[in-house]
Amino acid sequence: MVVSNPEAAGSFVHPPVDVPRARAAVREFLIAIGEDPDRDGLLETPARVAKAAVELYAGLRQDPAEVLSKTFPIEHEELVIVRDIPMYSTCEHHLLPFHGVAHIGYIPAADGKVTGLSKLGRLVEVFARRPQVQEQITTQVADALVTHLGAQGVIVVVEAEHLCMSMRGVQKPGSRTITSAVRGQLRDPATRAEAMSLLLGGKR
Ligand SMILES: Nc1nc2c(ncn2[C@@H]2O[C@H](COP(=O)(O)OP(=O)(O)OP(=O)(O)O)[C@@H](O)[C@H]2O)c(=O)[nH]1
Ligand SMILES: [Zn+2]
Repeated sequence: MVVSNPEAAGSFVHPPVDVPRARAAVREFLIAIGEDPDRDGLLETPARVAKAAVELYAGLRQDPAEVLSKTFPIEHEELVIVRDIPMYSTCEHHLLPFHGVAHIGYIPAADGKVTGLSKLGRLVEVFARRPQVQEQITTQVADALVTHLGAQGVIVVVEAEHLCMSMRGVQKPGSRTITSAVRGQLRDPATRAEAMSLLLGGKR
């Protein structure tokens, strides 16, 4: 395992997916649930699942520092907000999806370093495309903006539905989990309240 930036949570870069091993594991799992992996419909399933895993867990092999490495010198020490960023992740407890939106606001560094807006979406992908819990995605996105962009303030809100709560277990479809992380200047109650109202923009 290569450790690219041990100080920032979630910056470990993992080895590639072992596709043959993943295929064998899926075949074994199908047998374990009482299926016949050799029936027509399932013949290609282990290969498909292994291929999907490369995509679904791609964030394990991405470095947030790299995503945020390109910046622009823009004189703007005020809040920048990108909201309603679609997010799909996988819960690390059941390996079932959870999905929703992320809203990100940050106050750029005093030296006026801002990132391209698309990079905020890419940052969400880096942390969402891993076996995860929602709280951790939220804090990792916030911490990455402080660590790698030098943001003076950060607010991240994630709203998601967890299929492990909808299609199994407690079976509460439609329930949404909301998590937030606030850093630096945005911890000030008045600034935070203003950011939160912009972030959620008349939603509630
Ligand atoms: N805090 C947190 N919990 C999550 C997340 N995703 C899933 N969970 C919860 O993880 C918990 C795992 O609970 P356990 O009691 O160990 O597992 P379980 O028996 O499958 O739990 P049930 O879902 O209640 O049937 C459940 O309460 C899930 O709702 C997440 O992102 N954050
Ligand atoms: Zn779960």
